Amino acid sequence: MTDTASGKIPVTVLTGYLGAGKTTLLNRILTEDHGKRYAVIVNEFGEIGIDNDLVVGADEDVFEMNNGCVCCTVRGDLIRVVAGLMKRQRPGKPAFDAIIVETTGLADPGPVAQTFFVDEDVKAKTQLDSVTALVDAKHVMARLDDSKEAREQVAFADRIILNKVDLASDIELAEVERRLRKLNPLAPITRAERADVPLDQVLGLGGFDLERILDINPQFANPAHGEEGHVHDEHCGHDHDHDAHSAGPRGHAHEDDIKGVSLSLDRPMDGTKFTAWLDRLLGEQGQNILRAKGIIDVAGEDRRLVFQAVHMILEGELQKPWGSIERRWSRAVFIGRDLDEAALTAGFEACAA
Ligand SMILES: Nc1nc2c(ncn2[C@@H]2O[C@H](COP(=O)(O)OP(=O)(O)OP(=O)(O)O)[C@@H](O)[C@H]2O)c(=O)[nH]1
Repeated sequence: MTDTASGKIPVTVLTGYLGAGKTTLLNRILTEDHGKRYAVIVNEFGEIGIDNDLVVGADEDVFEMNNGCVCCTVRGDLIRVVAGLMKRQRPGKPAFDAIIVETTGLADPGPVAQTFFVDEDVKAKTQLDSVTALVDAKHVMARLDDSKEAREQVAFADRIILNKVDLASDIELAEVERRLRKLNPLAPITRAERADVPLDQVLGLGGFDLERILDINPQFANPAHGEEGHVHDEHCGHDHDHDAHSAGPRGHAHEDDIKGVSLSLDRPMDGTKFTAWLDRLLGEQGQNILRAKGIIDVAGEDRRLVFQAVHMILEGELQKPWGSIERRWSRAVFIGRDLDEAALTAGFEACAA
């Protein structure tokens, strides 16, 4: 898989709005029988690690970059993580066949992709293979209306996976495709359910088209904001208020009316109470809840309860058992508009067993 011509390690960036199916695709890649070794970098929105635990596969190959503003923090983090990865070795070959970066659903993928062009060390050892955008067939139209990031993710992609086709009619799918085409006339669109695309449509594409990206953003290869040689202008991708970094528990989101609320509890929870609370909450506030997920320690249950929601669509299942020396605790993150943090915290804690 290593790009033999250049000897560089290919990098695939997965983008797509909150809940579009990035982790589902990632897990598909990691579980398929391909004999390859992938390093996975997860960039999570939220201060408690949940995504990391939802990615299958060997823990030591999953690297987490925590929240922060994409243009300011993440690029530095990404450079550090990639540089660290490059130092690892397998006899006679690089430690990994490829690197996969899953970006947060609220990110513009531009700055992440840029990293692979502006940092000399990273540039010398890696090659951006492609940017793949996952799109949620049911919710994407509303997001394209109200979210600049959602539009950027589509515009930027080399390939688009129209996921969750089971939740939309053929007419709706055709409409979505027309809209995606307008934003991005070139990227092939593949329909998928549970991100079931053949892996050769995602990995090893050699598809990143710098020329096309320079059309969208002429400053793409400009050194990073804050770095030597950076030309600070309207193209540098941080048209938000940097003073807002000090605001709120996790700085700011690019879409500043959206916030994340992280909840945790060190006592076991009553499974019935918790499920009833979550159902009610999503029923009443599902419009505003863009994304929710969590790992719950249910009293009397050896397995962890994992739940996920995108608006009102909720999935939950009992997954692997807690390890014998593992810390058992419940954690959840809600991302949305007009979230009442105090009420969420109180509701969550009231589900204690
Ligand atoms: N019905 C349906 N649900 C899906 C499909 N693909 C994924 N899901 C579900 O959608 C939810 C979100 O999927 P994820 O893969 O976690 O999405 P994500 O893009 O990684 O989410 P964030 O990392 O939070 O932005 C999960 O509950 C998935 O099980 C699909 O094709 N159909």
